[in-house]
Amino acid sequence: MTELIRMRGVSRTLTGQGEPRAVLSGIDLTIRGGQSVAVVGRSGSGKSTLLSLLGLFDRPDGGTYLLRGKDITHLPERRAAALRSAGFGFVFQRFLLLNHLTAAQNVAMALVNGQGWLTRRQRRAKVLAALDLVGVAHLAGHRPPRLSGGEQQRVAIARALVREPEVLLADEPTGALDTETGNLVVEVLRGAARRGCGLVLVTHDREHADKMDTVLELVEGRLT
Ligand SMILES: Nc1ncnc2c1ncn2[C@@H]1O[C@H](COP(=O)(O)OP(=O)(O)OP(=O)(O)O)[C@@H](O)[C@H]1O
Repeated sequence: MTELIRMRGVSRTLTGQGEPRAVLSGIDLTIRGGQSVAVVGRSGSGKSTLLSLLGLFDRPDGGTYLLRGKDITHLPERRAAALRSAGFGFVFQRFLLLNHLTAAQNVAMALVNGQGWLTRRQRRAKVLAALDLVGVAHLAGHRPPRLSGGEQQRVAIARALVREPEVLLADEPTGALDTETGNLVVEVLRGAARRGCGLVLVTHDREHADKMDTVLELVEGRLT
């Protein structure tokens, strides 16, 4: 499997109102295409901070971050934004769908920026294919308020997958769902990894974590 992500010795210190705090230190992480990785850890252990670094929403203070062998540790924001939308898909606990748009229109929103060369027909085909991958193509014309939580999250995953990202980053995607629906969503995410995505799943749910290829635990900012 191709190596997608390699972090070595990554650290991040955050300064809020109080003293600077070393939130992450000595993070070594390798993720390959098709590999699913769960990140677990107590509240405050640094999971979201790690996802922010992986998704280029934030930069490390120390160490290196390579994507496909290219050093992106200190990428300027303009290039980071381009890479974020081309290479990464994001799924959050809150589905963040627009209620006045249909499921298909919500997914199509992800194709608006940077993919302007697509014809309407191509765009439609991509949207339906993404909805189909997560098993909700039949709901393409429905607006989010008419969908269940699990269906909404699957639309949100379709939105993350429609650009065919190399890496899918999911932050507590089952946090707002009941167990059965959560299991379904985890299966959908695993499916994305099986098709070649690198998947990072941050979760509090040990059962969901154990379904991934690799489980990493963050303890006080260090991976074990
Ligand atoms: N700007 C900041 N300045 C100082 N400390 C911060 C700042 N932002 C976050 N922190 C601290 O960094 C630690 C890690 O936060 P992070 O959100 O990454 O944890 P987490 O493992 O995702 O937690 P949770 O499971 O509750 O979401 C927490 O103790 C948090 O209070």
